[in-house]
Amino acid sequence: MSPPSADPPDTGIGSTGIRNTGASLDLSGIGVNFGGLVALEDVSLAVPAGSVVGVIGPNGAGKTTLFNVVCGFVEPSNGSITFDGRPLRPKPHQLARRGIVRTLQGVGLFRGLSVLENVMAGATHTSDAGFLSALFGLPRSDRDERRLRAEAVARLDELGVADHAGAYPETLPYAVRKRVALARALVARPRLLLLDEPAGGLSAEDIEELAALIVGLPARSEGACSVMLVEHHMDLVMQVCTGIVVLDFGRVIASGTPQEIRDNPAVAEAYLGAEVTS
Ligand SMILES: Nc1ncnc2c1ncn2[C@@H]1O[C@H](COP(=O)(O)OP(=O)(O)OP(=O)(O)O)[C@@H](O)[C@H]1O
Repeated sequence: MSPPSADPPDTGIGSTGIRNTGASLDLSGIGVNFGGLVALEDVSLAVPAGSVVGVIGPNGAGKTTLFNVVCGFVEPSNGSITFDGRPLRPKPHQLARRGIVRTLQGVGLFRGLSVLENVMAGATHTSDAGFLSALFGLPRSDRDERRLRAEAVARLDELGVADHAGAYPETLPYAVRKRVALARALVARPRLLLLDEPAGGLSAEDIEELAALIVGLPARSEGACSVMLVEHHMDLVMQVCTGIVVLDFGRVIASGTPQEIRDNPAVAEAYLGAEVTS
């Protein structure tokens, strides 16, 4: 019996096969309550196509909750989301198909799958037969699997970790695993990439390399994507972001360019202090 037909993935790839631009995201008046706790209140922000927007704020400010709203893990009580000019009611299992991909704090790779298999697993929504079918060698999966494999190798190569394709993640240094996780995100062909603390646990040198990579994401020839970045590492945020939104106690207290945020006394007072003003 044939598998049920699915809509083609909304990858944003034109007939040339080249992605033209990242997608825009607009949040308007987002509110989230957990019982009596107001986690987000009237949060509005824009991630223009081709931009890298940082969301910063002290612990508990609501950054993760905001990501969870965009991913559909948390349903807001108020507000609306627009993705690429169209209303979005995010559902976690449909996100990648819509072009939204999130990396996790830490690495979140599967144990027991090789690096290559982990990265291939990131692209199942672009596959006709699906990665599981490919794993089990089901009919009609060979061509798909070859394509997935080639894409995964290309992304590992782009991230400089193709030499580790056959290794198991748990045997690799943390910085390499972070790159593999990023390769897995990129193989999904995101048009909006949500990066959740990508610099966590990395050395200064690794962060420098990560910064160069993030800056290049909106102009990748293999597929441009806009970026929304939650990160505590202020040097990275200031270096890579075209715009920054500052949350405090679930509200937007400032937004602007890195320089504007650096010079904003309310931001310094709320949380950044000497880190930004130095
Ligand atoms: N599932 C939940 N149930 C109840 N309260 C929650 C839940 N998730 C988050 N919160 C609360 O909502 C507020 C915002 O939390 P959130 O994790 O979004 O902040 P954050 O800015 O990501 O913090 P951090 O920088 O420490 O990760 C906090 O007060 C937190 O305790």
